[in-house]
Amino acid sequence: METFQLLSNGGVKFNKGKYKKDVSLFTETRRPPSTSHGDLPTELDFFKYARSSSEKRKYSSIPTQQQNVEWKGDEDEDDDHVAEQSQEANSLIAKHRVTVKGNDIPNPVGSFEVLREKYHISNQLFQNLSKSGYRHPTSIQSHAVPIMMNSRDLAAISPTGTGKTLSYLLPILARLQAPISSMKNEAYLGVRALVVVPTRELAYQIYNESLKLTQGRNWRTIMFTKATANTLAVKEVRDKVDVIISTPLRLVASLRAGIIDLQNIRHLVLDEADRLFDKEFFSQTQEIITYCNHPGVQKAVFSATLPAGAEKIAMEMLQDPIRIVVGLKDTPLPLIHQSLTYVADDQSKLPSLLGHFARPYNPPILIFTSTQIRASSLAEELVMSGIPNVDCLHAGMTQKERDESVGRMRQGKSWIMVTTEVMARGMDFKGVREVINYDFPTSVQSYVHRIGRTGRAGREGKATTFFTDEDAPFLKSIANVIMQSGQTVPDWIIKLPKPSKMKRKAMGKVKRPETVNDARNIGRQDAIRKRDIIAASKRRKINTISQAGQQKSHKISEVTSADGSS
Ligand SMILES: Nc1ncnc2c1ncn2[C@@H]1O[C@H](COP(=O)(O)OP(=O)(O)OP(=O)(O)O)[C@@H](O)[C@H]1O
Repeated sequence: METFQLLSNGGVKFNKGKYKKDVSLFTETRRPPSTSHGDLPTELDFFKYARSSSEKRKYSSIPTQQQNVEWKGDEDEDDDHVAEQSQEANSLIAKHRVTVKGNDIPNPVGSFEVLREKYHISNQLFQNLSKSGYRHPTSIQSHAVPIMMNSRDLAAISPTGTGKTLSYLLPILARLQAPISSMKNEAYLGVRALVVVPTRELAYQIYNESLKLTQGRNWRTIMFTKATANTLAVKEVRDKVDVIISTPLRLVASLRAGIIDLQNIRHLVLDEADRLFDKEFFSQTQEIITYCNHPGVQKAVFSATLPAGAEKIAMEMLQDPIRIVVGLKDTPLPLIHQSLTYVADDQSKLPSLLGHFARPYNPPILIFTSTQIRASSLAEELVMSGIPNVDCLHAGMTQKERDESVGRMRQGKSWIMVTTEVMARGMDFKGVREVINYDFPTSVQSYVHRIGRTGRAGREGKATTFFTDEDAPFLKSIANVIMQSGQTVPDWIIKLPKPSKMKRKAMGKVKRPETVNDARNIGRQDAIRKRDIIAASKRRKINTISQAGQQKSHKISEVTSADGSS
């Protein structure tokens, strides 16, 4: 039986009757005969342009709906080529659900070839795109790359797994033109581009992506770590670096220590921007922005989610920005089949999960828990239950352990990865088939990012969220997200009252047992109690013996003193 059905007992079911019209868009009869990807409405298929041009033509017969477009193109350009270009631009926008706002918005492009011609992208970079398997831009790339090539500040919101990384790496490298090592001009000395992300794992992933794009030339991209920070303390070394990818904490420490400067940064990207603007990182992010004080610095923020508060902060830091939203804001891709599973209480989760693994399942699977201890404890339980290839990753592990864990996942050695919020954002393990929220997510954004680890690069995925009685007050918020992405939830969930702002803030902060299997704790507690009882009884015995000894010697001394001897 399908895992989806198993886990959605009492949870979400896709009502095919009610959504007959939408379902018809996904059925074989509507699909062009030889297309393997024809199962999405065009405006929701953000990878459409990342496929071959022949397939592209086949798609054009599929009707589009829900166009939500604000288009302010380069209206004053008038040559034939541009007219054609604008037509293509308009059709690109119309085919995808894209909202673009701002002044003088550059036209989007439908192919990397057009990008190369229009913006003189180097042959090397172009070849590296193709070597990496990138033949056609995704929706966000079609729109964001021209905007960034035109030196404009940008706020880009596009669903998880739709290629945001390339949307900024490509224009950054194209605009830097050549590695600093091959430039004569002193004015260019010093790091010229900076990408800031919330986790080290993500920084490393982006670093690897940039290595793919910079192959064949002497570009120096640095992943900022303790070791590289020390090397960069030497000015001559620092002057030869083109791009830095870093987490905020490490960078701020070096900035404060005066061992790095960002005065020459021309391109600053905040990826997972809403996370960088939240409490934990906000002051460090602001400090970094302040240090990037080159008058011509271009700033861009990217994320799959940008709640109103974070968006306000972003818009204030950007100059005359353009804002793009691909799809619906804060909404997962319809490629991810979502379900909610009622599990009553925390103790019922483990049996439910083990029941899931007792039937055929599709690895790799990512399981999210709320704390590091619970992640370790769940991984331990799964191993002890005989589930093969279980792995664990959380921020409490050493960096070496974390790196090895990510490595095993990339090599396909891990089938089930138990983790925490640290893996929720940006991590791109292409083949993840399923995400299980063992512990309820802490916010709508956390939900969107967690489940976005599956259904990437145009693939389908499955996401299951366990909820207990204690999570019920927050269910409505997640149900809304599920409905927004075109799937259904049971009526009783829809009828739940909308949680207040205060309540939403408390989401996911439910007090949970420290470990996932209380039974084991009870065992442990009993053992500890038994050990304490035995120890106490031993102490009592020893005390009694020593007291008896003392009394005996007291009597003897009384006797001896009565005798007058010592
Ligand atoms: N033009 C393209 N053609 C084919 N594949 C692409 C293209 N652009 C990106 N990809 C692939 O899509 C996957 C997702 O890309 P990426 O990690 O940049 O997504 P994202 O939008 O940043 O996701 P998230 O919001 O989770 O960070 C990657 O495996 C990447 O290699």
